[in-house]
Amino acid sequence: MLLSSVPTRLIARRARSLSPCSRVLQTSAGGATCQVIRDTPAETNRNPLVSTSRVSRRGILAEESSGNVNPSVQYHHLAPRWLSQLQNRRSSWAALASRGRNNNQYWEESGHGRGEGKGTDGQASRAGLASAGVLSAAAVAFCLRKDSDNKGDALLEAARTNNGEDVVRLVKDGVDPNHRHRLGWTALMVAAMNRQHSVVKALLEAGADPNAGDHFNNVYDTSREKGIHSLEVLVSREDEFSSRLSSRAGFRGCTALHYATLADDPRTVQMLLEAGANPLQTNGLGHTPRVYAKEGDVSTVLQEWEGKFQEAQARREAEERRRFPLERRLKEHIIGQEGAINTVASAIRRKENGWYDEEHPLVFLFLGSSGIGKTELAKQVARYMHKDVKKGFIRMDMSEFQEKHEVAKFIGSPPGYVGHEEGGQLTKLLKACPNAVVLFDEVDKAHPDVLTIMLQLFDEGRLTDGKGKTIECKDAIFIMTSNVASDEIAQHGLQLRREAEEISRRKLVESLDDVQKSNDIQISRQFKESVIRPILKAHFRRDEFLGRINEIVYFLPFCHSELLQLVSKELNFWAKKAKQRHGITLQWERPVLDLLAGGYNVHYGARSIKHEVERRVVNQLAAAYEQELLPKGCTLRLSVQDEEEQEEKKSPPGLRLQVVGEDSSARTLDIRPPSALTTNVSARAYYHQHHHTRVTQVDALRTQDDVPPVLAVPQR
Ligand SMILES: Nc1ncnc2c1ncn2[C@@H]1O[C@H](COP(=O)(O)OP(=O)(O)OP(=O)(O)O)[C@@H](O)[C@H]1O
Repeated sequence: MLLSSVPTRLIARRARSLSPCSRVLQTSAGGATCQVIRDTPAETNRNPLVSTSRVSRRGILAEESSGNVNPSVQYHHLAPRWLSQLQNRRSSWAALASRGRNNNQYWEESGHGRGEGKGTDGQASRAGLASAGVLSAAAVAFCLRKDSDNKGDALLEAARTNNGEDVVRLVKDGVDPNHRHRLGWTALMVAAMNRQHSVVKALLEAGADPNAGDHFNNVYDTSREKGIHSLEVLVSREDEFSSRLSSRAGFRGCTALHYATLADDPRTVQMLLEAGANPLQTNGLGHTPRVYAKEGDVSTVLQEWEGKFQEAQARREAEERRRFPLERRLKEHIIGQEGAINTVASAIRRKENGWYDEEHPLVFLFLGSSGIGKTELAKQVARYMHKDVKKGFIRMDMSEFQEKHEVAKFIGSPPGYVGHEEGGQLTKLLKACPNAVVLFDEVDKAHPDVLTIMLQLFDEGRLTDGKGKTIECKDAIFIMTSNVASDEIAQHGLQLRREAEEISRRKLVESLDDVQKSNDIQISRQFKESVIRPILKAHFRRDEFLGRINEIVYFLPFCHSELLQLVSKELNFWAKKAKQRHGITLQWERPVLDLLAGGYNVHYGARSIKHEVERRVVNQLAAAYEQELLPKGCTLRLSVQDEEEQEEKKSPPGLRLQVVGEDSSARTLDIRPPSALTTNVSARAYYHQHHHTRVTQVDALRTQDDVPPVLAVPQR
């Protein structure tokens, strides 16, 4: 790298700052000892806008440059890992320097370039200066790591130096306007921070993304993440981004708009907003740009645009809801349960469109047997409302609040009681997200005192915690689940299905459409009032509690076509795993779905299907894999045994597992159940030719000692 291409200002700064060089320079050039500048260690300023970084940098650097100080004392405020990194870096610099000294190539080239003589006298007299020059040049070359051919970096440099023409030229040459510095920022952020208006304009016109977030966090984190010494990071951030920012504050996720606000530059702020910058976008700390605005123009402009943006966002969301209704979204994840999905979606639609009572939160009670999709529906509602934000879904297992004293665990203990400082489980989570979707699982198990608190919550839309603080949560959605009356609901559901099937059969001759509709069975009002309500009343013993529930949602047992979908979903899950983990392709035929659907148990719902697939398919796969019968990359086909096979085995219809070879030939794998492995002729695997014409015993007879441990049947 040519030294002449490096600005003198930078050379001077690097030579001054980079530790080994600065020490050599100081000692050889005059023997003067650097004065150690002691920084106040308790530098606690977290304000992103300046000022501590230079001081701390000076502190670190000056301490480094003090030659006669024990290194462990020198870097007393650096973590041991940084210390060792810095020492490694020192060794590299030393090696580089000695190479330079031995070959003197660097000096010769640069010296020659400047027309300096190489006479013996001159060499001798300049020995100290020469080594200093070599060292500073080597250090600059090593640390800057500038690649002049790198057009992306040239764009960043042009943005920093307000060279609009270069920016336009580089972008025309094909440089990505969103190119990032190796430490994470973009040219638009540099220009916004440094108030380079013409560059901001040029970059925005070239398509730079005003909503891109910075990957740089702070000097210390970035240095750790990238494995670069903190001094290098600090120098790069100050020289190539801005020296006005703190080295310790967090900048991850900051957009150009955050930086323009920090620079208090209304013109750039306006340009960015007009180009589509989102004033509501938060950085890694959850702050919008306005949080960093001083009172004045910038703050006013941001506030005004926030309002506009919120309106536009609401319009977009409404349009999105029209195009892709909630029912359809929920049906993508929930099989069947049309009635439940429609009830929940309608209530949420009322809320989203302003047709609701804003004084009270929305409260649902989900009823039905186990494993039928109650929790899954609650999760999907939370996902829809809060777009995968974790704190938007709160799940409370109410069986943990069965005792009177457990009320304290729920909302926190009053002052003077144990655990007062910890706060309550619900209140802590609600405080973090007052409009969350809150699931109270197995609500029937909760103590009556806990129900009283829930009643206050549903009725007033607010909750007072043990410390006396009130949390407003009128915008939250509360979903309670219970298995109370689940047998009655299941029996009624099955009865309705039988009736619907009967009607369908009669109508089949008339119209096929009616058969489809008959799946959409409805629980009658009379059943709800005369059967379910008395059971609920007997259980919860409070009319006002039941009265505060907006919708009681009924989950019904699955019909055959829904069971087939559940089996397919489960097989697809395992097929994906087989592919990812073992490179095995799993295929199946339609009769397999019917066979596995037979494992449905109305009391365990979808869980019984999961278990059936694990028992009949996954266990076989695991056993075959353990016995090394599944070559990597093979294709496995699942089918149902034919009558001949059933007769041969004297067993009800089972599954046949075939390995399909590369030549499309299929061989049947007959894997004995783990229990059969305990006989002395155990662990046999037979390969049948495709049509059972030939049987080859591939697994030698094993003795008892060879028997692998019995495979555990996975249970959920
Ligand atoms: N209708 C459904 N569609 C898709 N998957 C389902 C459905 N019902 C249940 N499942 C799956 O079965 C498992 C159990 O379901 P879920 O937790 O929703 O049951 P639940 O009705 O809340 O039962 P419990 O009362 O025992 O908590 C989940 O993995 C879920 O994905």
